[in-house]
Amino acid sequence: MASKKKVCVVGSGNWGSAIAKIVGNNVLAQTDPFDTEVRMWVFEETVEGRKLTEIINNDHVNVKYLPGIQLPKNVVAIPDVKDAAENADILIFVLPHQFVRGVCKQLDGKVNPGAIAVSLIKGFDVADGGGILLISDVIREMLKIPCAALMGANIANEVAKENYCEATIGIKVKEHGPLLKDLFQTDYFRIVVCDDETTVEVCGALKNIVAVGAGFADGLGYGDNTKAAVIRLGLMEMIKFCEVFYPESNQSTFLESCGVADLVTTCYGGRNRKVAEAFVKTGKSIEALEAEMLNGQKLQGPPTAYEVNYMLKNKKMEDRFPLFTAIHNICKGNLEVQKFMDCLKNHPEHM
Ligand SMILES: NC(=O)C1=CN([C@@H]2O[C@H](COP(=O)(O)OP(=O)(O)OC[C@H]3O[C@@H](n4cnc5c(N)ncnc54)[C@H](O)[C@@H]3O)[C@@H](O)[C@H]2O)C=CC1
Ligand SMILES: O=C(CO)COP(=O)(O)O
Repeated sequence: MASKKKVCVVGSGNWGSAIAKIVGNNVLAQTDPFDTEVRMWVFEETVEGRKLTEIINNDHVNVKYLPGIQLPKNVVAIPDVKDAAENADILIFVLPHQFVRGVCKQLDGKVNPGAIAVSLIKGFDVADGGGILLISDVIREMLKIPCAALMGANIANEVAKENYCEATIGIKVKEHGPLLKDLFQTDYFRIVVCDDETTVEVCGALKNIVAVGAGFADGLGYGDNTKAAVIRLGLMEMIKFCEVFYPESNQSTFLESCGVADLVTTCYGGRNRKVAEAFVKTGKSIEALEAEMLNGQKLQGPPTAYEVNYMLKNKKMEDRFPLFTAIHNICKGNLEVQKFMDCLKNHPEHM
């Protein structure tokens, strides 16, 4: 008999904990082919005098990043990422994208060579030579294992409460699709598998930039029509970005949960929107508000806007993506937020 598939969740923030709940319950319900223990790497910290790993393993709640949600008892918190990932067959990467390289470095040479990875991480990595890499590329290149992407309209707190939603798995190695679908799908978390992995991942990264723009519009006091315009213009730039930089991209992927649906939910209910609105209303920096409002959770929109701008600037293409460019410049304090409306009014889509 083939040995059971061991699963490791690399990350334990807001989404990491919500997905550990799903995966923990799913492996218990499918002991063929999955091992019943799910190891979850926890970046150790002390919360009210106790180690977070100890709290999770004794009380089965991640009190800091997903309070009020019971985790299955078979989800075991482990503070050393090498121990957590040892012998795993499926590695679920779910941590803020700025930490991926550091974590993969620790895992270099330590993962099972037959393992597969799936990235739930939204963002890019800046590459030498003025370009950007997908996060799945970083994982593939550093760990030398295949890597799929799971993205979708998935505000973690809502998923953790088991409110119905959808997600998209983009995967190049087709035969791994059914296994990953079995691992993630539940009756309230419905999965579509497609082979356009790149577009799935690019959508997940770019929509966080647009959500920052939606927050600016909210902070400036405009209503839902203006926000709909930000969403539409943002979507047009997302599509153009794929056409220019990922020409193999399939436009129908934008209609999956990873595309329009994630864009909409994040522009209404996400952390990027919330902090961007407060940025306008308080005049404080994004960094200060992130620390003040998110209790250790991390924003992905502003760093992703930087990463995209790094490439656009190098390729002298900033003016072809004026929304992405303005959002980056506002986050960095190089453009007054009031000028955001000029960007919308003069968008090349209307010329
Ligand atoms: N929260 C959400 O609703 C959703 C998040 N995502 C994506 O999932 C990814 C992970 O997000 P979350 O789980 O929400 O994380 P989070 O925003 O809750 O981030 C906090 C996590 O980062 C860890 N951390 C802090 N410093 C670190 C360091 N130096 N090295 C490594 N880890 C460190 C913390 O221990 C904690 O686990 C992101 O790319 C996000 O865009 C995707 C869908 C939904
Ligand atoms: O990616 C998300 C929902 O799918 C969460 O977005 P925020 O990071 O803006 O909360």
